[in-house]
Amino acid sequence: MATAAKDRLVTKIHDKWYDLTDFEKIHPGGPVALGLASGRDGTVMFESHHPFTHRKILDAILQKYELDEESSRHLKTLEEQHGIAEHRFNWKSEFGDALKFHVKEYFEAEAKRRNVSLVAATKAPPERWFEIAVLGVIFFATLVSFIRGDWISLFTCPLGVWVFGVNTFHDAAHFALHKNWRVNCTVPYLFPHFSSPFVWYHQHNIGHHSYPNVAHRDPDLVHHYWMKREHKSVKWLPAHEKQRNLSFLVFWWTVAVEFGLATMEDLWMVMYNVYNESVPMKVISKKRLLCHVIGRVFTIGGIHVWPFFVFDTWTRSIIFATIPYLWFSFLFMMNTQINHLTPETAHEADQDWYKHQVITAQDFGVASRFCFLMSGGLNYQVVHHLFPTVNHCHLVKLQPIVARLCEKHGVEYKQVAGYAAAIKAHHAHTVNMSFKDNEN
Ligand code: HEM
Repeated sequence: MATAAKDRLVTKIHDKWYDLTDFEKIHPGGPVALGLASGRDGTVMFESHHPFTHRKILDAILQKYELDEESSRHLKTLEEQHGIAEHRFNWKSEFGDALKFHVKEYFEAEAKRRNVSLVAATKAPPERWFEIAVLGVIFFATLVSFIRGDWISLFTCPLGVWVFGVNTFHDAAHFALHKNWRVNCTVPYLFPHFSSPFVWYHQHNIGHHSYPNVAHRDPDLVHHYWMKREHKSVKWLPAHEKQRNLSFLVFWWTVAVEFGLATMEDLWMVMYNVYNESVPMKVISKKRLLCHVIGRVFTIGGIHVWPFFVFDTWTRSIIFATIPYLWFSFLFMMNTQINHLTPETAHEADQDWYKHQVITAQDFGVASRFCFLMSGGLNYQVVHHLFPTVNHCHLVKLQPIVARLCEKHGVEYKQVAGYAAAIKAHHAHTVNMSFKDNEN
């Protein structure tokens, strides 16, 4: 089995191999984004990250870096090397073309109005940066109160961390915060308690966003599957019966980030070079691995250790060392699990990538400013999945365009009223998955 030389950036796009090592330095989206495709089948990442770029420009660049038959014949993708099932989408899509045309039209008008480039128009405008600054001030106010040891801050500080973080980390990690890739790639490192950015790119961008709800490709379907079952492709176990209780869901949401994403999933990924058996990782250098481990130990250790150096009593130290991250985890899960794991969306599938993105997602509270702010725009999940590099502040305007095109092309667009309805739907899905007969 042949692999490309470690220092080469090769990727397979629409069944052809490309050596993009020289393009890495000049890729307008930056080396980090391009590197996400390194060694793997980069088709979905490539297609989903340039929705508004002229096809002829992309094709001309690709042609320049294409590997000939002789050099690529023996190459295997990371997915093939890890025995991960191939999943192909159809990219010739009338629906997809209509979406891209009309959304691009919207941004062309925006670019003209603001006198900026098309790409800049899709990122955060000045008024959005002002909102982010306000959220930052609120967050720092709660942080001061937290370090002082005010009891109320056990509730307010994690809330501040969540709202400030989701309004920045999430967009930045999708390269959607700023037109300059350096800004997008730096901001996620300011919020390492969400997740290590390195792990997040694998779990979220490469895995979940490319293949939402696709068995063996979406890592979100198999988080600790021996305890909780999210998809009918996961073998049923008697242990899954307990997930019928609402209290189990509350428990799950409370511990998921602490014991999953931020620690165990992270550790397993760097140990086995694959995230959740679904997203292969390109082997990194020992130095890079060491930096990653030090970063994680510092972040997770720091969160739990500092109160013991600050407070006089053990009780207060223990409470401040444990409760905030559990509450943060609850907020994280409450906003991220309700958008795809519902009876209506969890088992849908379509060959057309654009249709697949719509039918596997659910919006909630699209008329609610509260839902929008609290979820950092995750309540506009459908549009976000179609256009991940667009800053979420634009999704409010894009939603009616997308909804209209869905209706025109006969694609079912799902939305519910608000948090309560979305949580109820997620719980119904969780209960469904606790029964053995829902197995395929
Ligand atoms: C497969 C992994 C890739 C990812 C994740 C990626 C990501 C990105 C991102 C985030 C941008 C900035 C534009 C925006 O934010 O809307 C960008 C721009 C760009 N990328 Fe890529 N890219 C990838 C591969 C490639 C490849 C293989 C090519 C060569 C054909 C390419 C050509 C371009 C061009 C020409 C732009 C400028 C777009 C414009 O100004 O309209 N990218 N890319």
